[in-house]
Amino acid sequence: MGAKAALAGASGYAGGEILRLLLAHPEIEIGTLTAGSNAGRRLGELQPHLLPLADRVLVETTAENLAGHDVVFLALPHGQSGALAKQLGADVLVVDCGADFRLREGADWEEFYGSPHAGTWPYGLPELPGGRAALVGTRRIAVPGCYPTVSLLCTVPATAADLVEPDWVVVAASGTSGAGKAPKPHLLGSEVMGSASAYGVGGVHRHTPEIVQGLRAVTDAPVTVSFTPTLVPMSRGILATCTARLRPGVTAEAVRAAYTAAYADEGFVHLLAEGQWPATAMVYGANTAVVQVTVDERAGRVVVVGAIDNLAKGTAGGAIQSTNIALGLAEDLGLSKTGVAP
Ligand SMILES: NC(=O)C1=CN([C@@H]2O[C@H](COP(=O)(O)OP(=O)(O)OC[C@H]3O[C@@H](n4cnc5c(N)ncnc54)[C@H](OP(=O)(O)O)[C@@H]3O)[C@@H](O)[C@H]2O)C=CC1
Ligand SMILES: CC(=O)N[C@@H](CCC(=O)OP(=O)(O)O)C(=O)O
Repeated sequence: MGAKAALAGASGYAGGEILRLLLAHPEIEIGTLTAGSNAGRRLGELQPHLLPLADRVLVETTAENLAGHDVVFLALPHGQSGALAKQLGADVLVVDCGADFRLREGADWEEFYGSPHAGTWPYGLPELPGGRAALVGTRRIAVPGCYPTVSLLCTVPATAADLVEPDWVVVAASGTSGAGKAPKPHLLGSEVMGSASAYGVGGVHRHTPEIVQGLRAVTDAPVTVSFTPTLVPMSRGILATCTARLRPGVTAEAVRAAYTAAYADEGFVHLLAEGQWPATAMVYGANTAVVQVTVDERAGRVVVVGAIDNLAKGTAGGAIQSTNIALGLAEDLGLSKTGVAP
């Protein structure tokens, strides 16, 4: 084993998925596991699917308990990582699954999260232009949000190639695990089963500035994003539909060529064969994003659809992929490219 990792937030959904993936990782050993209200309990009571770790006891989330590891994964609610991260050594690789260090503009953070900005770390989406280079050797990684992961994978190629007006409409459906494990009335089975609902409508969802930030990095034109999340009755998965107006004279062939070029060498982003459309079931449990693109000639718009597993490529898988790059390991260690079906 090359590196030893601690995990803060081991009782949650993102933490549970990090542990599931680390159990199959040949170069990372699982060290201390921490929680909040569940500190003191056996992991087997909280994450019963993680049988090899069932007798591990969760400890309190403190910098002292997380010390002595090569890697520290933080899978805590927003706003909980900032102060803790500052107490961790500069030589330790700290990988934050929360939002605290994703945004470059302090004003964006304050507007959408309503607290002081903790700072900005390298963004853990290797498939973005320059994304991989930013992660090599880093000791701090901000793991992207689940919606921004799939939205940026869908929108960046056409934007970077200047094929569209960078004024995107993104509507994305998420399963309920995206909202975390803490009980909330709107996530009760009786509220969610048999119903799909919109929320965070009208440009107020906190992932809007994160998507805009990713697009601004690839174009000098002014960027706008109208993002609408929806909640659908499934546990995992996000299906994002992204559309933008084509620039005059741009052909469907040019659009497809841009996506083919962007992802031809990417192991975890798969441009589907023409005519085949993404479904969340294709990527259940896999660190893969599936993408399809076409041109709606009558509307003069490009339509890009992408699917990810929010807990895999959308959080834990993406975190481990970026960790592998930072540690100089093969990028795909511990990660699956194939989904579970049916
Ligand atoms: N779920 C998803 O699809 C995605 C999640 N993320 C991000 O990952 C992070 C974790 O999300 P998720 O796993 O879904 O959330 P959960 O609610 O499932 O888990 C939260 C974890 O944080 C712990 N915790 C909560 N409050 C405190 C505290 N005050 N001090 C110490 N520990 C605390 C909880 O411990 P306890 O159980 O003991 O209370 C639990 O282990 C969030 O920032 C989220 O935004 C990112 C992308 C996707
Ligand atoms: C369904 C659902 O509620 N999803 C969450 C997104 C969770 C996520 O991945 O993003 P963060 O890491 O930024 O929390 C939401 O809309 O707030």
